[in-house]
Amino acid sequence: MSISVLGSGAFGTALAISLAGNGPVTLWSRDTKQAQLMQENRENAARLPNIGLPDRITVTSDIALASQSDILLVSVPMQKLRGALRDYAAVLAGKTLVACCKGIELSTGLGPISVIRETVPDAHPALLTGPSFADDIARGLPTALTLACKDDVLNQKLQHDLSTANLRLYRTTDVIGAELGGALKNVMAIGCGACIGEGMGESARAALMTRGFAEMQRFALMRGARPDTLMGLSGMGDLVLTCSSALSRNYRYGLALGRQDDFDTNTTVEGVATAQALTKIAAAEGLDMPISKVVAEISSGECSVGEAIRWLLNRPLKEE
Ligand SMILES: NC(=O)C1=CN([C@@H]2O[C@H](COP(=O)(O)OP(=O)(O)OC[C@H]3O[C@@H](n4cnc5c(N)ncnc54)[C@H](O)[C@@H]3O)[C@@H](O)[C@H]2O)C=CC1
Ligand SMILES: O=C(CO)COP(=O)(O)O
Repeated sequence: MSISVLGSGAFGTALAISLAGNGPVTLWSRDTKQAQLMQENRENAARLPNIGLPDRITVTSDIALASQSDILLVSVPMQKLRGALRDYAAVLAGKTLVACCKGIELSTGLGPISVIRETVPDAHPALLTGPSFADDIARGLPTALTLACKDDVLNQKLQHDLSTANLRLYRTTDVIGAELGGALKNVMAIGCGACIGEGMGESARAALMTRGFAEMQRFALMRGARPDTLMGLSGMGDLVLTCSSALSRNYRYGLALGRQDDFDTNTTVEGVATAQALTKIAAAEGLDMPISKVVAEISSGECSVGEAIRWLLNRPLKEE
């Protein structure tokens, strides 16, 4: 069984490092120069600095070589997934493709598994998601993640092949729940960052996380997820991590909005597009998603963080 990771950002590189503990791994970058530098310097200086690449990792920009592996982990941002798969659909046909991204595609409202099904119809899709910072995984710190696949036989094999000494995978066949837990927690993390950045305090953050989780469940159940999936690593677990740590880019983006600070636009912040996608879908379905709505509005500049908080507080009182 051979493994490649397609996408050499922070998460793809971290996964490759962890998986290299089991055997050889091919790490593919679309950027030839970056691939050469990483292969020579044994470091991803751009996205994961100061962490060495084990000898068992081969970095390449040759997709024909990378796609020869049995299992391909696809670790690109959600809004880039369709384009990346479409570009290489011919060599990805029939492969096991494990999406490692968190989000909802803005143009279609779909999650990663559906995007794989549309772009590479005869691939075997799965999803790796849950609470983990790339830096923690790359440093070999203990992490537990969710592996989701409709086909439980394939999922059991993947669970075995992708678990490492420090990466413990739990499996589920509820791909919708797993996708949505990872996608929606990023939206709530932006909200929590904004709340802290604006100086609203820890109690307000706890309220946002809890009411945010209620929104996550409402949306996921509407889409057919199982409620227990949201209580697991890909829902509650990732919500707790991302809403409470400045290691999260979504949280830091929210902090910057609350403090009215600049933010590096080259940073991957999945929650921005996902908040817009959610708001669009919720409006069409008549679903009440107030926190997602204000996160979409503060991200697009339609309203300030202060206005958003006042609007949330002044909504009609209701049962919990
Ligand atoms: N960084 C983290 O701690 C974690 C990230 N994730 C998820 O992993 C996904 C990727 O995030 P990161 O690696 O952190 O982002 P990143 O910004 O560090 O890297 C993204 C990578 O995708 C590549 N890329 C973009 N468009 C591409 C295309 N069309 N074809 C090929 N490659 C393309 C970029 O060149 C870059 O190397 C996101 O959905 C994120 O939510 C999940 C768990 C942890
Ligand atoms: O998904 C993550 C943690 O599980 C990483 O979060 P950020 O994308 O906000 O950095």
